[in-house]
Amino acid sequence: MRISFTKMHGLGNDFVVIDGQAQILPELSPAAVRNIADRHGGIGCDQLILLEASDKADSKMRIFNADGSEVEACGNAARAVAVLLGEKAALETAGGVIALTPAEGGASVDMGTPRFGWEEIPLQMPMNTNRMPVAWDGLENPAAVNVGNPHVIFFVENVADVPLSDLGPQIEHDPLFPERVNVNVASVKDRKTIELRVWERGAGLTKACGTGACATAAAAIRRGLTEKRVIVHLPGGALEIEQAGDGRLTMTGPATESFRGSFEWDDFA
Ligand SMILES: N[C@@H](CCC[C@H](N)C(=O)O)C(=O)O
Repeated sequence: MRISFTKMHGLGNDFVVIDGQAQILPELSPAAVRNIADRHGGIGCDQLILLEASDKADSKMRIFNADGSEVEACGNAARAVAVLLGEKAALETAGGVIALTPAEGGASVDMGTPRFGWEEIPLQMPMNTNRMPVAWDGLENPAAVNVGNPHVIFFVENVADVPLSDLGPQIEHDPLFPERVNVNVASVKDRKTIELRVWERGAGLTKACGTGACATAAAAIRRGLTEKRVIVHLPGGALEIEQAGDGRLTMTGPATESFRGSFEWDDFA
């Protein structure tokens, strides 16, 4: 059985997007996702995105990390899906329904309202999520935010100095985070500008993370470090994040189709 896909990326965070409404697919096992996402022998991607029919919205986006885990939210993939759909749409995700508005070369996405309750992140125990009394090798007092998926954010002087490929996996798997966590290191450059690097849960270091940018902006605004409209610079490029008076976050940035292809299901199942 041949499966058609579209390879896309948002600021270098790349996806294999499979339209499950246009073709009949076998059930995707975690092993099949890992094989497809494998950069040596598979197609290669940070996340596999599966589009399905929705009874709540125009379409449903299921998100699988490269390690095979299915997760709730992906900001960059939401912009990629907006570009694919080509018109305003409501998109169901496991993290909630989000509104997509395609724009020249990308999209704006209403990412909903950030949640700060310790049990909403979730954390293993009650804690002040604005400044958590914890530390890992010099990284200390992070903030925690759920923007559909869980994030921890460390504000540091210089993001390039943080050994994120060592500390990221350690923090991602710390028992403090029962559902694991996306690990963000951020430096506030001025009241409108943040620099960010992200170790993604289930995918490792990526060139950009849309939900990471939203969570980091929400944490910076909550601490009074920035204005409510900020530009977040990631290794792959920049995103604009704006928080409205009702708390909702809008993310705006590019998304690009790389190529279309197909693969034999049995090669990866
Ligand atoms: N790349 C994403 C986030 C993908 C999911 C994340 N790794 C998780 O496990 O929650 C983005 O652009 O937001």
